[in-house]
Amino acid sequence: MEYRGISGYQHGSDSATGVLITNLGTPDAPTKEALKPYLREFLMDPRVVEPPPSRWVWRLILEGIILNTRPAKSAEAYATVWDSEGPGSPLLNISNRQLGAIAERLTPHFAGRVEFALGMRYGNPSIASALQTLQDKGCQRIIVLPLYPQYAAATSASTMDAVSAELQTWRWVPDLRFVSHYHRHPGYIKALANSVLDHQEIHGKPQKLVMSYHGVPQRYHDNGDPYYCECHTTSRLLARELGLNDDEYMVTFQSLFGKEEWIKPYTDATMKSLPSDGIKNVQVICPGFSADCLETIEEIGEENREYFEDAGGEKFSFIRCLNDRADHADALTDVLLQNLQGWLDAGEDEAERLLVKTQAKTKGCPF
Ligand SMILES: C=CC1=C(C)c2cc3[nH]c(cc4nc(cc5[nH]c(cc1n2)c(C)c5CCC(=O)O)C(CCC(=O)O)=C4C)c(C)c3C=C
Ligand SMILES: [Fe+2]
Ligand SMILES: [Fe+2]
Repeated sequence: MEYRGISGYQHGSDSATGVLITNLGTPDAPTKEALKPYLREFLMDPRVVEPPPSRWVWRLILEGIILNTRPAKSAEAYATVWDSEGPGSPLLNISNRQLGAIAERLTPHFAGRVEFALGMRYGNPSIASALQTLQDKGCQRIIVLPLYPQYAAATSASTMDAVSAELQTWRWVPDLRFVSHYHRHPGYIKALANSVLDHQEIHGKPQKLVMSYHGVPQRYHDNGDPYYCECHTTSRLLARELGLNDDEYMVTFQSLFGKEEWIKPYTDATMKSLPSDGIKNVQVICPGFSADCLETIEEIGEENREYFEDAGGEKFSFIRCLNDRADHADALTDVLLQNLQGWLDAGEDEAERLLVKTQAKTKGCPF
């Protein structure tokens, strides 16, 4: 195998720092043709579906049943959220804006050169292509920030798998830093609280604030995944920031997939039962999603609203994700700065290296 080098690399060239922002990903279009390869890539990831009993049995179920039915259904849902601007996927459009806002804030902190790229774990732009862009720009130090506040093997670890799979093909592996979570970062908690207060300025206070997170199978939790606990930690910190009592908020889990038991309580079952418990005015926030996407706009904003209203609920509102809010970009920049210690002044190292290089040249070595 030929390992990938920096294109047109000149020995002794300056190096840069690369910031790679990632998220889950999205199909190229809201059509069943685009959904099929996207879902195949997603659902064949063993970090997402840890299959009992064998990978081959799962492949048969996936190819024989799921990929013949789900793409059309999912495409219909995606079509309801697709934007007319940019690539169309809300998740991708928002991620591009988040990248721009982070780049604007972070660049002034660097003495040397810093480059930015966005990569999606599934679909496009891929993590491999984003890493290659950074490599082509001469990045010999790369920090990866997946925009998943809470760690889950299905998301954070899967991203690390994709990063390391790409780096295995490189000749010169960069210095690498990986932020696996930021679920209790004060700036993140404060931005969530601000988003609730901004929303309540218009919609008033609810009887209950429902904090809905993407679920994972209960089995993953039983096997030691910290995701459930990190969701609860974020929730407790957010409730404390808002001054909420225990009975003024609750934590639920959404987006179930398949037939096995997932971590509970389920968001949809909760929405169906709250009105009969006398809770008829709720607001829903999704702190685990850094950007609005199918799972928030359609599943919470439409599907769960309907469950709640059909069960007798009177007032339901959905608090948008942090997206490209300025306080969110500030928080993410701070997460990066905390994890970039020692690299921020890399430009000065470069200057020193150049000096050494000049001296070394006289001895016939380009470094
Ligand atoms: C076993 C299946 C799944 C697990 C485990 C899972 C975990 C998980 N997912 C997110 C975030 C997102 N998921 C999104 C979509 C989505 N998720 C699954 C399945 C599992 N997710 C499917 C099949 C889909 C596709 C949509 C569909 O067909 O219903 C998205 C939205 C993407 C978009 O483009 O809008 C996000 C974001 C997290 C955080 C997580 C574990 C913690
Ligand atoms: Fe998911
Ligand atoms: Fe969903």
